[in-house]
Amino acid sequence: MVEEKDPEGGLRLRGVTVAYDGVPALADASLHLPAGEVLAVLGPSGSGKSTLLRAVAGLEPLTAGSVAFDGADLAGVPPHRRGFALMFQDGQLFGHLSVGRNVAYPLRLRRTPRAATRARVGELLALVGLDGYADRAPGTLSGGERQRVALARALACAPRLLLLDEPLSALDRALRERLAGDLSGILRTAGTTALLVTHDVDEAYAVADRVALVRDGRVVQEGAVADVDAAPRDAAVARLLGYPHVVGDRAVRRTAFTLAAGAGGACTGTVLHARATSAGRRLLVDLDGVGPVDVVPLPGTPEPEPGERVEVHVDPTGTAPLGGPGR
Ligand SMILES: Nc1ncnc2c1ncn2[C@@H]1O[C@H](COP(=O)(O)OP(=O)(O)OP(=O)(O)O)[C@@H](O)[C@H]1O
Repeated sequence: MVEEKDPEGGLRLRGVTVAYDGVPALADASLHLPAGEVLAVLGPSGSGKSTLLRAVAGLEPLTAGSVAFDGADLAGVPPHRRGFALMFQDGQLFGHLSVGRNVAYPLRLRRTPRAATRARVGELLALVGLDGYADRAPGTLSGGERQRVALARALACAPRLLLLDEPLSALDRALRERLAGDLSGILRTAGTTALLVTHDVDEAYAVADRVALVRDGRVVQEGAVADVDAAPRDAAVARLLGYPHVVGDRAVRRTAFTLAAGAGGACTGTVLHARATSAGRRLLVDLDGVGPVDVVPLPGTPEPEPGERVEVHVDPTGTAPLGGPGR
């Protein structure tokens, strides 16, 4: 039998508005994060993602709406009484404390007995893959290691909700990709309900079960990652999800265009030039009615010259219909 989740369990925002000096940075935001799941809040810079997270944490007063957890309204509950933990882009470790003492810090604040603290710190360091690091000084760690320590510290008191604000954005791409996978595993193992703010779709997809898209202070689409990815609401949402192009009524990924062998391509265009990319050689083609797109050339055939008219095939697996439900 499939267990039914309490529909009011987890985090629920209803019509949340936050204004700075009378100007709303977040307007009428509603979303639901079921207990035990991870929700990515994805949006461009300045769209209101951090404001949303701060409103949930209780760090910004609401102009309108409500934030509730497990069905209980949090109005009037100060940040430190919400049972939430926060982690930022720069993990903000205490430089003068060892790794072990950083992780133990929230436990000591709660006067956890020494032996229990030691055991918990060992467990948390193992969880984040830093067994044996307890005596290291934060200054001797790599950026990725520091973020793991910050994560262990955030999880120390088993928060009922973990709020992550761009936790990986300070790291380089390769490390970010690896840590996103690790973060997903750690959150699943710990069974933590988490809200992750990010502007990176790959990070959102690697870590989260659900995604909420924020634009101009509004939650414009929300749902399970697979559902949202399969049907972005409009071209702007599609762009955030890694579909930079629109052909007809479909959003198209950068990688979906290939040169058609002979006639019969879905689109026509004019070759601008050929260029090397990290994914291999590409033709930049000015697609009629669409604009410049990267096209995979046909192996083993002469490359068309700039100015030549070509037919281009669109791989349907790299496309999605626009017009999905909002929220
Ligand atoms: N304390 C503040 N006072 C005034 N305006 C603010 C304040 N904090 C944020 N804003 C404004 O509110 C809007 C949303 O900011 P917010 O930080 O929530 O965006 P964001 O999506 O998290 O952006 P980024 O990805 O760049 O961090 C922006 O226009 C920002 O300038």
